[in-house]
Amino acid sequence: MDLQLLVSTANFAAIKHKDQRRKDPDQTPYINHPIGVAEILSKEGNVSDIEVLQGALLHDTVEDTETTFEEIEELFGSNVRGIVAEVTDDKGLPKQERKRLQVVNAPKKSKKAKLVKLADKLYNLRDLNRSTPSGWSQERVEEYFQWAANVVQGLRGTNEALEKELDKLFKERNII
Ligand SMILES: Nc1nc2c(ncn2[C@@H]2O[C@H](COP(=O)(O)OP(=O)(O)O)[C@@H](OP(=O)(O)OP(=O)(O)O)[C@H]2O)c(=O)[nH]1
Ligand SMILES: [Mn+2]
Repeated sequence: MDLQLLVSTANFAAIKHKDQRRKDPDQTPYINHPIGVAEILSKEGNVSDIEVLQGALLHDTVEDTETTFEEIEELFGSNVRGIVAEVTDDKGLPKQERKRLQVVNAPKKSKKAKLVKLADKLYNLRDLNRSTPSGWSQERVEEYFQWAANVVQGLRGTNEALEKELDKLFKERNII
């Protein structure tokens, strides 16, 4: 039953993200990201809480597609909706403000939302090491690393393995 639910959640995310691509020069399908975030949690973070894994699969659906929180609640329940809501930026705000709020609000998030955020940052930072998004300067990449380190600072004490992997990346860039 749980397995079926997890597969349905992945399928829902795949349908929602179907026309979206990552910003890398290869234009990788966007769904690779939420699936990769869920895999980081399961494999590296040893997380088996299905709500967290569902939250990871769905974490960018409301922010980046036409998906509504109501839709997520109807299909997956209020707990999963809550996790997704906690990790969804308000796209109505200016970008700088959104970025600032992530840093300020990170420590206030629930443990489940913190897990999704840690894995999201880990995936995106590894992705930046793998390839530079189209149009990004090296300075912009450095700024993203610096900002991500500030967000992660507010998420600490949540999952040792994931925090250790993030620290490796920050050390390579001389951030910590
Ligand atoms: N590293 C990388 N990121 C890519 C790529 N394609 C899309 N992204 C997404 O871009 C976002 C980071 O880029 P920014 O310019 O800082 O943010 P913006 O898209 O909101 O404007 C991340 O969003 P997010 O997952 O919502 O996380 P967050 O950074 O907003 O916390 C990330 O998933 C790619 O090829 N490489
Ligand atoms: Mn994401």
